[in-house]
Amino acid sequence: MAQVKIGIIGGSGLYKMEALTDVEEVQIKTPFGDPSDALIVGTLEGARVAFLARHGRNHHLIPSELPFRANIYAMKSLGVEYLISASAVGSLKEEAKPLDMVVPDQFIDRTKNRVSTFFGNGIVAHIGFGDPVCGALAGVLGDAIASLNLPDVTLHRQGTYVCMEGPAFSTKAESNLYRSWGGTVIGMTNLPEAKLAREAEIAYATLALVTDYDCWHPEHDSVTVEMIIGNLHKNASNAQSVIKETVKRLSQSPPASKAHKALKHAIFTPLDQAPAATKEQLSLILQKYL
Ligand SMILES: CSC[C@H]1O[C@H](OP(=O)(O)O)[C@H](O)[C@@H]1O
Ligand SMILES: Nc1ncnc2[nH]cnc12
Repeated sequence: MAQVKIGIIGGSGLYKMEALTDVEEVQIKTPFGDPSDALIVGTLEGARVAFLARHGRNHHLIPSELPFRANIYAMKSLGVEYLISASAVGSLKEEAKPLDMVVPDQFIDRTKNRVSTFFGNGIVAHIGFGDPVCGALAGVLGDAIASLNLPDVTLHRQGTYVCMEGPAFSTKAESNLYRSWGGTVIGMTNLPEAKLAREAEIAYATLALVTDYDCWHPEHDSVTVEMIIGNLHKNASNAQSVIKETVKRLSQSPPASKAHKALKHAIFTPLDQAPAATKEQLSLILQKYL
């Protein structure tokens, strides 16, 4: 199969990219198990892209069950260099209102049960994660959103995404704590993905689509799935337009990304002395360094 440079992971409400043509469904086996679903490879704005429904096309996986390593590995195996994540989030700030779009530049990790690294089993690497999203890709995404002038949507080009374990939503005390930490939005999925994408040297950025005010807001009811679903439909249609425009811009001028060299100074273990089985398991990710 021809290399696919752009990947899209669709979250809650975004289970399919409507505008894809010449579609192929690809079942990918990885050393880390099966991805959430088949990857859908198709053409969008003249570029081959790979789409994956994060929770499966029928939304059957809770955040703690997501096969994050298999998902990122599967994208890497197709040749993906830029990964756009679309995600539903709750807002932790008055100014980020439902239907708004946030392009986070920071994360806070509140997950407990996630495997967020490809390393271990004899190979140690510590990637830099001070800037957890690719600024170049986030810039293209932000410019694409701005260019569309979507009605009722304010773009926030920066923000901190708090990643909680779930699946229950936060308590008010937690929500207020995250606000006091400077959190902008809250979700349950993006931090492990961002870490693994960085380890796999894939540029990653998040299109965070606000569905609710979580539970802290005195004038809005606490978040419920019913409340989220109404906004998810509007957000999903906006997300389709944003992703299309982002892919167009990315394929016309793919930006340089520091993420593409993230492992250059990160691997501690001399690879010539590392266990063969682990080298084999990570060969796709380590190939430049072996
Ligand atoms: C359906 S509300 C909670 C659910 O939605 C978000 O998922 P995703 O990031 O895949 O859009 C959030 O993280 C929770 O998993
Ligand atoms: N309030 C919220 N908390 C966590 N994840 C969410 N996804 C959408 N809304 C959310």
